[in-house]
Amino acid sequence: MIELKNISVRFSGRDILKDVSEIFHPGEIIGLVAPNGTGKSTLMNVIMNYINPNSGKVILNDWVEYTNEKNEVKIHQLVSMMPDQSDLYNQISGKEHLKIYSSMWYSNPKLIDSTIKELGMASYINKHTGKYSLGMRQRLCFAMQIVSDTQVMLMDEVMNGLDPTHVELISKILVKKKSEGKTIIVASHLLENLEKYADRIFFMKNGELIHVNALSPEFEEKEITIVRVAEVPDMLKEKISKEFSKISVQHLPNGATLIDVRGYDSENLGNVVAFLKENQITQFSFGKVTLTDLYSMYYQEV
Ligand SMILES: Nc1ncnc2c1ncn2[C@@H]1O[C@H](COP(=O)(O)OP(=O)(O)OP(=O)(O)O)[C@@H](O)[C@H]1O
Repeated sequence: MIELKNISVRFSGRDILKDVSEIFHPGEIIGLVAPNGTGKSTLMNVIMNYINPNSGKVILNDWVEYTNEKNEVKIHQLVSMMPDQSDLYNQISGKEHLKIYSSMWYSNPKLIDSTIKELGMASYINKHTGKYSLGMRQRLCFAMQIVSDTQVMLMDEVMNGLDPTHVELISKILVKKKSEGKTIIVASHLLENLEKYADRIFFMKNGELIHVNALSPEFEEKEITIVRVAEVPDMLKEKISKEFSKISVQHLPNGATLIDVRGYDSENLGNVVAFLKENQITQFSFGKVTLTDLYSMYYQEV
């Protein structure tokens, strides 16, 4: 378990983190979402003690804090940050990297071979990493963290440069690690993917961490809550609202229009569909509010 207690970080007079307090538990995947330059990496750097916050502290398992070097070593045995591709040594093999990480964290050496197999790296793991493609390097970075086997794992853009098959594969491994009791914190811009496996997702804005469920209670609902229509003219938006008094229509900055049909039964939904068709709108889908919708609403991207 890792606790952030009243963490504040200011850079050049700007609040990057403002009195952030949160607890991340064993067996959960936390998603961090925000536009570039908001503070996701800063938060991870504070957790690693690479950045000293202006105020506040990080507490591990209720008792260890970054109060001295001995504690820092203790915490870094339990909390790791996924290495960056620029941390790889081009002149040694992927396997050597895994061995180094395994011995640095005193983890079970059997994890090396099982991770190579799980990530399908056998064909190239003995080659120098200088010969790896972007996706191969990224898989190796992920494998290095898996091999370190720490209790808390921080991953900044773990899916960077991976093809869809490997995004799926790594997502599955994350879920498996979570079931082993790891606390995994992932910063990602792949919203549809993150939504599939994250237990709690936080947006960051103006230095604050906001749990997305607090933004939209219907986000968690399983039933149909919206009809999604590709751009609807303003005039029609008014017409819909007039025709169906209970309905609210929202244009998103990403061009989609959401028609909120919460509480409508199938007969009324049929009327909405008929109305759309009468007005030459034939492309629409039913669903629930997605993380991508919420992101668009919250950050008002154009
Ligand atoms: N050491 C530093 N000194 C001064 N400013 C910094 C420092 N580190 C980060 N910043 C600034 O803090 C802000 C947040 O940066 P951060 O790297 O945490 O964003 P991020 O959300 O991780 O972005 P990205 O999605 O691009 O990775 C940015 O404006 C950045 O320029």
